[in-house]
Amino acid sequence: MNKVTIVGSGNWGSVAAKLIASNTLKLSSFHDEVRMWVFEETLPTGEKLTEVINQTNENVKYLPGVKLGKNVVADPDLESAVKDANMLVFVTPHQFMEGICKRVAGKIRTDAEGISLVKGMEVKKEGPCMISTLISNQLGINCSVLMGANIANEIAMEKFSEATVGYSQNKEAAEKWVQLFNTPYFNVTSVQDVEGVEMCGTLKNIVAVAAGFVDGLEMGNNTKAAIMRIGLKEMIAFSRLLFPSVKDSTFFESCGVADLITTCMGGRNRKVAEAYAKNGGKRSFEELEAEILRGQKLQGVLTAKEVYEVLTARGWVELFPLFRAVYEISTGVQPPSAIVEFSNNKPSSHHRQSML
Ligand SMILES: NC(=O)c1ccc[n+]([C@@H]2O[C@H](COP(=O)([O-])OP(=O)(O)OC[C@H]3O[C@@H](n4cnc5c(N)ncnc54)[C@H](O)[C@@H]3O)[C@@H](O)[C@H]2O)c1
Ligand SMILES: O=P(O)(O)OC[C@H](O)CO
Repeated sequence: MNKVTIVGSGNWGSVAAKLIASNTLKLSSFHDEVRMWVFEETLPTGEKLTEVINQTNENVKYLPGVKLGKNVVADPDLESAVKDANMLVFVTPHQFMEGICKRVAGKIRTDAEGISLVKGMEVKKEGPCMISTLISNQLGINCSVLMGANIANEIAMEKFSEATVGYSQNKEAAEKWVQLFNTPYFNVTSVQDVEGVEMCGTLKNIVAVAAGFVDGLEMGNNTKAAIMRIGLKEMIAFSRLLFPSVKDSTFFESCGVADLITTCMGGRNRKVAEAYAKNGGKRSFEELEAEILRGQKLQGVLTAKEVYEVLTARGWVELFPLFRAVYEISTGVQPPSAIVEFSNNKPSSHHRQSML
């Protein structure tokens, strides 16, 4: 019998819990109970978040007003939450994943399988490391990914959307993940391209920040569409340079162009970047993130920095003018208006064509 634990309980983590909990009740090969590790915090009322989730069946801080399912059990103890599960779902902001893996290593079942819903990457001395690779390497388990056009609050309201599971070898495990997540309003398919799927989910956050700058400067729909088109080309080029095996078709799945569109229209990265541009870059992203998202985390600004480190280390900066502009604007080196002034840095069309 399969036992599921969710590592993470933010906005998307809570919606993932709701999706999964509705399915474990229906599928006889899964234990009904879904354990959810919660990074414990004290609410303004003085109560612990975990206790409130278990009493009300609601994550009052990160997904207020939505019942998770009575079979979701919030657990503030990471080691106890993971120890009995053979299916581990990782869904925290990417900057916390390395620390979590260190705490969990050696404390999980040897037959466990993982899936990462985390959009982001780590950059180490040896080079970039995708979060699914971090999980696989540190925990010694197979790890698939699930990415897609998935603004969590909309899925919580059971509005139809799609998602893509990416796997490398183990199709059987991927199908089990599809079964666990798929619902009538959440349509999941799988593709054998774990790197392509994860790169899409990671890199779209940089383009979402660019789209937010465009919105903040009130530049209009044509400019935003141009930024999305250029961003998609850079996403494809960067993914291929890092992982030549990435498939073209992956960019046409939910994890690719669909996620890029939704995130540039309605995501949190877009929203905070819009506020940054409206304030002329005078208020920091940290300050705006705390004020606007109230505990939820941005991934795009950090990812722009991480990708920029890779670009400089490999001598690729000139090939990615949009990624560079997002990094330079978000670190205050350039004003927000530089988001459409990067054409001088563009490589020649000949060079660019050979890359793309
Ligand atoms: N929210 C969405 O719409 C959405 C959709 C798809 C994918 N994602 C991705 O899912 C991942 C998780 O995002 P989310 O929306 O669930 O989270 P979130 O941004 O809503 O919440 C932040 C979470 O981080 C936790 N946290 C804070 N400090 C921590 C620490 N030191 N260690 C561990 N955890 C800590 C908080 O308790 C909270 O659960 C991200 O990579 C995000 O890009 C989000
Ligand atoms: O709100 P964002 O910008 O973190 O994006 C949310 C999801 O990744 C969209 O699929």
